[in-house]
Amino acid sequence: MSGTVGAGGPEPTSAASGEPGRASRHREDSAPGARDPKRTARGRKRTAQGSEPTPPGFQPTPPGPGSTPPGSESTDQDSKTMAQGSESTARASEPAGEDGVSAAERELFGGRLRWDDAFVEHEGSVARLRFGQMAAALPRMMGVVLRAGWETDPRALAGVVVAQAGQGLTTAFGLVAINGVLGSLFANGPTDDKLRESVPALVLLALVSVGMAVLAAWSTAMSGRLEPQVERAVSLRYYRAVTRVEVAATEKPEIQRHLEAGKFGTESARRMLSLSVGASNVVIGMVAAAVVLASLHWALLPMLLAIALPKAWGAVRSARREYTSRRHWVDHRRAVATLLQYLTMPHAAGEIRAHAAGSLLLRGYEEMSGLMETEQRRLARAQARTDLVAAAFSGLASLGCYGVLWWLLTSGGLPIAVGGTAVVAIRTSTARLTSLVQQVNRMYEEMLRLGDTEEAVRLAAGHAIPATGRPLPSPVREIQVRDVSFTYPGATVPALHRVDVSVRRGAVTALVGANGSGKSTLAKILGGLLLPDSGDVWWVGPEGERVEVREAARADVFRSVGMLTQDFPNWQMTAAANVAVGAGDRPRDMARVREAARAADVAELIEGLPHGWDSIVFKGYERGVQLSGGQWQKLGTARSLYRGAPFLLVDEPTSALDPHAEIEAFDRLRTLADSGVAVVLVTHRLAATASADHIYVLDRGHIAEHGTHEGLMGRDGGLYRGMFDAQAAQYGLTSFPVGAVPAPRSGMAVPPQQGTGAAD
Ligand SMILES: Nc1ncnc2c1ncn2[C@@H]1O[C@H](COP(=O)(O)OP(=O)(O)OP(=O)(O)O)[C@@H](O)[C@H]1O
Repeated sequence: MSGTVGAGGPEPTSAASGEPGRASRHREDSAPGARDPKRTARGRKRTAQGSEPTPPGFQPTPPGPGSTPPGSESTDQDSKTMAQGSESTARASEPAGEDGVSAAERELFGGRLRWDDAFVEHEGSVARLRFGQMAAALPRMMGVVLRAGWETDPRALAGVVVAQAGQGLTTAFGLVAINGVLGSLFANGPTDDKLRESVPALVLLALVSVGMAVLAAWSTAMSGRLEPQVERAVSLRYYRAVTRVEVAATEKPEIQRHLEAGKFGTESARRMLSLSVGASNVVIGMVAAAVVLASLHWALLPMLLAIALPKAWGAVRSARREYTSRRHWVDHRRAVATLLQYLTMPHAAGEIRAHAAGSLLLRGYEEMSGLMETEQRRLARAQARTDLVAAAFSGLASLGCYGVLWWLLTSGGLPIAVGGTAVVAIRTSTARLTSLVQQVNRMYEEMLRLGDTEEAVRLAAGHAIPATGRPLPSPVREIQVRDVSFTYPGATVPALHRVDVSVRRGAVTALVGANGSGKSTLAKILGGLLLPDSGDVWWVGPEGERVEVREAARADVFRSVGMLTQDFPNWQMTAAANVAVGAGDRPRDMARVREAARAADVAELIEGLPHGWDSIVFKGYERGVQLSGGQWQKLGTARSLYRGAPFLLVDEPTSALDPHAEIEAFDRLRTLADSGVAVVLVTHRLAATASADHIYVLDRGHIAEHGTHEGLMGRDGGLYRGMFDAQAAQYGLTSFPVGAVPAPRSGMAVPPQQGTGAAD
């Protein structure tokens, strides 16, 4: 496989590292976790080398033990730097180390950012690059585009087709007319008579020109109308498909990559249409010319093909190389784009300046884009070589073509007038051919992108949330999680291990535990966003009737759940839209929007803004305003309340609120539960869990303890009591010294422990 992907040429490594004075010296932390980008970024300090100034605050620090891996090379310069007690990294101008990975890539992203060749082969992408596959795929992809055109605007599509066919016909008439004119002019007789005889053919020629112009204008108008509609149709198909994919599937990098790659093909549909129109125009014209040429002399047709073939070969080869390279570098490109995005993101503005993060990112951009330029240079060189070879063969074929024509004319096999027409036909066909090759080249690239979109749609359909299922009991009284385990794709240990939890309507259920203990994962399992690997999640009705989440109509599950996730989105839309998007499946009800905002204590703020509910809660817009973190959190809460679902899952809903607002928020959750809603509260604020009806304490993916606040506080040496006392001690409210009580452990699941649960 690597042979196929690398067929376009050597990796950029050699080119980069071969540049004088650019040898990279980058050290990997040999300590465990050295590949963790956060650790790596934190653990490194840069020194000023070459033209790069040391950013303020970047003071060299002595290297820690193990900061240089055994066997790593070191130069005099390095030794000097080390002697000065600083850790050196690559210069910004160095595109790559010897392994083709830039220092920035290693430092910011933990290593090589290229698509795994074996994976690309496995997924069949390279198979799609073969000539035969491509030839077979071209009509299929054109079919996708034409079908989209037919479904959106059949009249415009019919108009385009008729205009194209008409232009082909007029081309043929044009050649016949030229032949007529030349035939008259080269006939024997007085010049006046010859000119008079050529008049009808000249009139036909003029009519052909007018017809061509009218048809071309009509085609432009129709395809201009059709193209945006085709793009919209293909985009909608793609985005509908990807937004129905199971969340767990999107956690798999290989699926995520394919879905992501499909994004670039939606515009390709539009371009494919425009190129197809252009190419079919040329093809019809060439077929017409070929028919006329063949009718003049059979030998002229194969000569025309001989001119065309080398150019077509060159075009396909270049497009193939470009596409393979694009796929190989897709992660790298995305990473570079991300670095630039951070530089202008409002929420990163502070750290960009105050922490000099901007210098680091810019340096990363410089190095990484330098590496991409090396790849671009390689592609350009390879393309130039291919173009030269194609042009040489095409030129030889042209020579042969004119040679045969010469021989036909001198041997009397062809009248001089026909020879003139043949020259005109060959010249116009060659010009058309060049344009055709360019169009087919671009079509091929667009086709591969559109193929990615088609593949993404197919993949998305294979991992879609089932559209049907058993209806939930009505009303649902409880969710029972039984013996549930869940491991994130790619993770080595489960995030949840054999978890049992019950969530009742009319009660507040709190999930507490250390960072990474599995609280948010459990909330997502409860909300039907993640499906357990093993165990069951039962949705239980009043009589104990129950439906397991995998069999349930997931639309019913989602309708029953309102959620405020830890990283809830801040929609760059109006304040009203930010609340109403909580029920995107229903028309907006402004009375309920206001009510939800009042309940979340944000109505007064929004209504006091100059544009009230129509204010765009993002400063970049004309009616834009900037909200604080806490105000955003209140707006997010309003959104989850607006959904009006019987189960409300709130993950750290008060992390940004002031003490009074926090108390009020917890009181409101209590009131909601009293009104019959099941509130699931994920929080580290244990003062709030004191009033919860039931508390589950998670420890590395399993339920370590559960019960009421009083019950759990009565457990000497219990985890909950340990956490509670630690918080209370911060306020001087307990005599327990912090550290005298057990602390929960951060991290992932451990093998099951027997007898840790302590039900009331
Ligand atoms: N999308 C993901 N992909 C892979 N692993 C994940 C993902 N999300 C969470 N994890 C891992 O699963 C474990 C549980 O994470 P989870 O977010 O559920 O913890 P948490 O208890 O909510 O933590 P916190 O208190 O920090 O919010 C962690 O070890 C985390 O690294």
